[in-house]
Amino acid sequence: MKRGILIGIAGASGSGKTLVANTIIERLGSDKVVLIQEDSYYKDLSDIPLDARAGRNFDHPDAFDHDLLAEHLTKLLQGKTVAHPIYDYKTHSRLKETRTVGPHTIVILEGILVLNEPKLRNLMDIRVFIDTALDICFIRRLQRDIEERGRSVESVITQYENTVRPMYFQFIEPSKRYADIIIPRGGKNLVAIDILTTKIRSLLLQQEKINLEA
Ligand SMILES: Nc1ncnc2c1ncn2[C@@H]1O[C@H](COP(=O)(O)OP(=O)(O)O)[C@@H](O)[C@H]1O
Ligand SMILES: O=c1ccn([C@@H]2O[C@H](COP(=O)(O)O)[C@@H](O)[C@H]2O)c(=O)[nH]1
Repeated sequence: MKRGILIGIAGASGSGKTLVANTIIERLGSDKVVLIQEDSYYKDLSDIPLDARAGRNFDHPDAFDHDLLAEHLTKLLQGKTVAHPIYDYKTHSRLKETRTVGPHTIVILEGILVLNEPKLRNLMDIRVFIDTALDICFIRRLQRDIEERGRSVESVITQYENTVRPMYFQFIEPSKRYADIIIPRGGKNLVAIDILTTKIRSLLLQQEKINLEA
């Protein structure tokens, strides 16, 4: 039986998905809410030489282990515990250790391709797309990847031209059609974040009541 609610948040890299998700979680202020990131479910590339890994296409659906992600989401929504993988962007591989994630009433899933993938989309109760201009996304990504993901300016630009931008137009942007809510400008659209938080809070109370009565 389904005991949880799944909110999916998609959008370009750097559009503000993580910021929107974390702002909602902060405002809800409840330990019944957990964030799951599609990025944690990148396939492990440790069997490939390190210098060859960086040139891979990380923006194609095949780069992700969506089967494992769908399995973990299904378990979490049924009130079960999962061993959530931990991904390292610097080595493009999974760490040996995992994070134990227990049941939560609200699961927020964020990632570039979560609306593109039917087996994820079909599990969602609310589908959100963050619609931020691509040039703004690129500037944010450039800053973040240099500061947090150990990249150079040249590597960010090359990756953007070769895979990030083309895959955005092939897979991410078309998935906007599946969204229930489209949030323009991203992370600091506080009106949209407030509306979504209010809706999620009401779903949380409703689902908690159902779970108590079950
Ligand atoms: N509206 C915004 N204004 C300013 N900075 C933002 C805004 N939205 C996101 N950011 C910043 O841009 C970077 C990328 O945002 P993030 O939420 O990580 O994007 P995503 O998860 O979609 O890749 C982060 O450093 C974040 O703090
Ligand atoms: O090893 C990796 C894995 C992923 N990426 C890039 O990350 C973004 C998705 O993460 P966001 O937090 O949504 O930005 C994706 O566009 C990949 O290109 C990577 O560079 N290396």
